[in-house]
Amino acid sequence: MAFILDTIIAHKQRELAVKQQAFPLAALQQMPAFKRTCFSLKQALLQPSSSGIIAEHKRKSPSKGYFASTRTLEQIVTGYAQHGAAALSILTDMAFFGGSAEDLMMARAQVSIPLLRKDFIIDPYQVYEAKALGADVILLIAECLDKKTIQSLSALAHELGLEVLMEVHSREQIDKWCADVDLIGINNRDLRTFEVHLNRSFELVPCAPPGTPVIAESGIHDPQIIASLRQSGCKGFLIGERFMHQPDPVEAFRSFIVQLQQTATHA
Ligand SMILES: O=P(O)(O)OC[C@@H](O)[C@@H](O)c1c[nH]c2ccccc12
Repeated sequence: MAFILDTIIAHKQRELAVKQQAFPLAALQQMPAFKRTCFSLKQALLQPSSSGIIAEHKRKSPSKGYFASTRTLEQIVTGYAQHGAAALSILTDMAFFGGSAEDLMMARAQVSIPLLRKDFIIDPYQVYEAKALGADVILLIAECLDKKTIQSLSALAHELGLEVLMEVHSREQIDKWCADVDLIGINNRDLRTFEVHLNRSFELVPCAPPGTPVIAESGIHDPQIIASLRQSGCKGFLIGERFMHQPDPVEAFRSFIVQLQQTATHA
């Protein structure tokens, strides 16, 4: 059986071919958000007062199916921002995560904090699209890109004023790809097997170049773990399911933040 990541990328290539025909690059460049000045996620995470939490809007996942939330995207993103999220991650992949370009546009219309476009970016078209939809940061996943593509997609992102979050799974990938990225994401979930190992963030954060904020991604359920991750050097914490699998993700987020503050006070 093919690994899910390979299936996702093959599907993305087909989807892109259709999209580029239907909505050419010139049309993206005409969209109002294309000209906006982006917010900096790097700067946001380096603020000492930042919660560091990047709360993710995710409708479903390949391993868990649809999440049960009864709230609308607008309610969720507004609530997350109001209760102290440092930034938001918006899944735009439709086939495997149930998101859409509209999700990102709707989020942009609601909040004034950095937005990460969470998708499987393999082509320059998607970088232009991220800017046109109102994103501030794009995700590049080391696991599914080669060196030349990473370099050219990063250069284009920077030209458009976007930041790049480089997602890695190993020390080798940090050494190879992360010398001059804006942000490093350590995914605790193996995108090939879906296994989650929180240890990965603890192990890899010391390998990151100094000055580049590191974000621990996936499988974070306990506010206590954030204090330890922070102590080991992580500046950001990307959290999706912990909130999205609750009927009311905003209330789940709010009480998580309260617990986080209590943990910090007692530390
Ligand atoms: O829902 P979780 O376990 O809190 O994880 C969020 C986020 O890290 C995860 O959705 C993710 C990390 N990297 C990705 C790449 C593509 C799709 C999804 C992801």
